[in-house]
Amino acid sequence: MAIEERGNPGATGLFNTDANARSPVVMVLAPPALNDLCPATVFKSLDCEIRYANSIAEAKIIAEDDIVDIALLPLDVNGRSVLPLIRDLIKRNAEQAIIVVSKSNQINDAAEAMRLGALDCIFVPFTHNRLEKTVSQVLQKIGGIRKAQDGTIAISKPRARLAPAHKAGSGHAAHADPHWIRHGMVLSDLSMNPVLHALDTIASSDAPIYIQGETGTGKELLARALHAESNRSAGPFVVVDCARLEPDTLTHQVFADGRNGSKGTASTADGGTLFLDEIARTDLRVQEQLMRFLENGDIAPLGALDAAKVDARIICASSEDTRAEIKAGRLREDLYYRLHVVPITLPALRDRGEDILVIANTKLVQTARQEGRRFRGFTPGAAGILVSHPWPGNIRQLVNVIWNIVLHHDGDLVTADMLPVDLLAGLPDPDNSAGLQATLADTGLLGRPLAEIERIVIEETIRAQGGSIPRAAQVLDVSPSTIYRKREHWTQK
Ligand SMILES: Nc1ncnc2c1ncn2[C@@H]1O[C@H](COP(=O)(O)OP(=O)(O)OP(=O)(O)O)[C@@H](O)[C@H]1O
Repeated sequence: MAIEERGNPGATGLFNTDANARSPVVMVLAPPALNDLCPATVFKSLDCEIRYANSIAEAKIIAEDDIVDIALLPLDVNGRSVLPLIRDLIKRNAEQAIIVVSKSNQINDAAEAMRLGALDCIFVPFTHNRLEKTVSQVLQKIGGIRKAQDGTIAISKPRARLAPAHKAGSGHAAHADPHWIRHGMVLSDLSMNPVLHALDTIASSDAPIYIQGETGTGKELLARALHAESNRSAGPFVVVDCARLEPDTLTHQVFADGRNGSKGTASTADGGTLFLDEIARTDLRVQEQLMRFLENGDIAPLGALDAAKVDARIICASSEDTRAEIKAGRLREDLYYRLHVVPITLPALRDRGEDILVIANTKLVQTARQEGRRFRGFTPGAAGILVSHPWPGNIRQLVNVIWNIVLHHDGDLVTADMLPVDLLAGLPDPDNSAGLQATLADTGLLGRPLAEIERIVIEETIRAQGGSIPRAAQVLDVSPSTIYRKREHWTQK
């Protein structure tokens, strides 16, 4: 039967504002595979009470008998889908927060769970630290929503929880974005928390923002989202691509030109946002004028007496290594510090963990709908290749790969052989058993004891992932602790 552990009541500060204070109750549906990942210590450190359920039936009983604030649920238990349980729990108590635990090949079910009303999703393998952060964020969300509902505090822009399907009426919920998609940006990985934070807290300020990230990481999309969430959203969003303009043209095009009376692009951003892309590639004269503009909104030509003023918020982006540009004298240090009031760094796609598959799946479904195709997900083989690819062109490259697949193929799932050759180079096709057999025969693995093959495959995968056990574990769809355990066992032999 369910095990119960008690936390330290009242210390979270979210549920303890009155005399009837109680600790939040977390129910974990933890069949053996999840037990190690979700130890009681994690929940105790958040001062939660914990109830473990060993089966779907037990989870139902706990939810009926007790007040459960958060339910942490894997997407299947012994091959049985947990989606009906999620539907039941939300029907019974729409206030209960649900966190689903998904494997990388369960993206479709995870998306369905979010559509039903789950509040968050965490992908295996995950660390205790990550679990703690996810639960703590969900506690904050529900604490904030409850306080706002009680009228004790107002939360400016609570992230919308999707209406549960049974309340959604005509099925609009199916088309609404889950809370981890904002303005078309998928932000489900923890590495994107600073971006969510920026959207929630600083979008409405007029402080300049400096976005740094490799090409294709979504700098312009983020700049547009910050504009859309600002008080200037009704005003213009003006883009100046500094890398594409000749330095001479740039000075005249962006700022007022004393020679022909033109006011320059900056003036068209009046009342809105001016987005200067690849700022580190601008001529030093432009940078000087930009400094002046940032200091007093002045866009007059240098030396002119009449100052024309423009009221625009500045967002800059750069894919360069900013420090190196300053060192090389191509970027004014004072300008950098002036712009660096709010720096945001967008991680490369290869460092965005589960986001790779979430973005891939979201784009696949969208593109397939646009092009009249049926695709709704990836086979585990294809998903494994997507996760381990280094993506030098980041999200832009991923978007193009998906578009290409959708244009050339159709079906329910994208298989590994539909992926472009550069993604497949050097890899056996895991969805094609004949091809795989031929490749295995070449390696000499066929006919060797399974335990030996397992060791070779694990060690080779770790090597291919640059020595990273967590990444190798993700590719192999096991938890890092499994790999650590096996390696320890091998060294003891
Ligand atoms: N978080 C995201 N979720 C989904 N799609 C994204 C996300 N970020 C970017 N994209 C998509 O990736 C592509 C590239 O985005 P964007 O142009 O904003 O990148 P960038 O960093 O400004 O590129 P560059 O440095 O080359 O100008 C676009 O198609 C955009 O819609």
